Amino acid sequence: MARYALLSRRFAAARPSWVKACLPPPRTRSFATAADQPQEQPSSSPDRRVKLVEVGPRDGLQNEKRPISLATKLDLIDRLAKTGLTSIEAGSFVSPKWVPQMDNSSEILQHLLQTPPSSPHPLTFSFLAPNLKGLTNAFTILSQHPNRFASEDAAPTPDKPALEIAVFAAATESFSRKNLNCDIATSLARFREVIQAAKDTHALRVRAYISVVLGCPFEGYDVDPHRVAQVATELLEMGADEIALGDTTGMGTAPRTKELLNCLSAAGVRNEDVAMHFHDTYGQALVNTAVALEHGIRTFDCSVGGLGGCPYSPGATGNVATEDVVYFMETLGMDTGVDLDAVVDVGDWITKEIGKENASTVGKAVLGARKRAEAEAAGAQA
Ligand SMILES: CC(C)(COP(=O)([O-])OP(=O)([O-])OC[C@H]1O[C@@H](n2cnc3c(N)ncnc32)[C@H](O)[C@@H]1OP(=O)([O-])[O-])[C@@H](O)C(=O)NCCC(=O)NCCSC(=O)C[C@@](C)(O)CC(=O)[O-]
Repeated sequence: MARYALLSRRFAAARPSWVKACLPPPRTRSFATAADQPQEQPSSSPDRRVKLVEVGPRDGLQNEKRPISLATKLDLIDRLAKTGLTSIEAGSFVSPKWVPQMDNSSEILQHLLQTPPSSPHPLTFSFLAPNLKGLTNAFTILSQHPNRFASEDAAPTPDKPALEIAVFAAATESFSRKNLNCDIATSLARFREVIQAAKDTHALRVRAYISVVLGCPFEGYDVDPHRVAQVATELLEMGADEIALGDTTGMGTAPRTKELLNCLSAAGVRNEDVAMHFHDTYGQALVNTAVALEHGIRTFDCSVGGLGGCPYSPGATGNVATEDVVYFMETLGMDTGVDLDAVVDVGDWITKEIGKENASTVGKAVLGARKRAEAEAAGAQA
């Protein structure tokens, strides 16, 4: 927390020269260079390592109108945990009147603590909590299983997952009111309480989303990157461990992604504390991912089968598909640790299970190639 103490005050003082301050950050080694010279860098090289946060079970499903059974949600998490994904957003402690699909998040958390999915890797599960009421609901389950999860200062193990709480702010007042029924200042005051309680009571890591950073369904394209940086620095000062920048509407473009990230760097926000959360509504998610990667960001959210869409962002479609991000990263020589074939299978299964079109281009291509190979093999045998 001390790392970001008073950053927002210094940042506010520097505001008049803000535009001039948006200089590109010092370049670290680019992903393109790393891909060109694979023999020089082992696959575990920190520069090539990318963390994917799978948000399918929460962001992917929250907007589905038909009820999805608890069994299907748990099955989805279980299958995802076997693909090499290590960080999974599993539910949301919000008001069931607002988001009914997330109503069984307590049962999900309970199940994950009692029977963690078998995985070769230690897992982290994340749950949204917009206020103390949501956090208290999560704590009720945690206090029943005090030794079943790893806190912030202990490494998770395969049978003791780490837990993370996520708060979610907005970069525009209109979106904040639609999503949280309050203005940004009020939401930040609530998040301060949530972050403090999450850390003080159970030493939990906290992720903080900022929605509509590259376009708002109510205020349009021109979201002020300076405002995003201000909200980000406030959340970091409160003790948030990571800022997830949400392109909720998918309106982000490559130049504006670059501008936004330059603004955050100039405000003193470190790349290692930033995650990108792209939606693919306008087909720009992978382009924007490349821009963020080039900037030095190494954490990206994605959703299997391209599931998703925010209930309070009319017209926004799914998150960028996990399959597409894994494939894209592999073509760049980056290391996600995720088995593409396995995640394609999960995307195929969950989209059929809930009766949605598979929105992953890569998923569909891999499934098509498999079918053709099977038909050729059958033809050769006949
Ligand atoms: C924040 C509130 C609760 C305020 O909602 P409110 O109506 O202003 O709150 P309230 O304090 O007046 O309470 C109203 C009722 O809700 C209950 N309540 C109050 N809080 C909770 C809670 N935590 N859990 C369960 N129940 C709760 C409370 O007890 C009361 O119940 P009643 O007395 O009427 O029976 C509401 O606006 C809400 O739940 N909003 C959630 C919206 C949401 O989940 N949006 C989607 C997630 S964000 C997202 O998807 C974007 C992201 C993160 O993916 C990134 C991106 O793409 O941008």
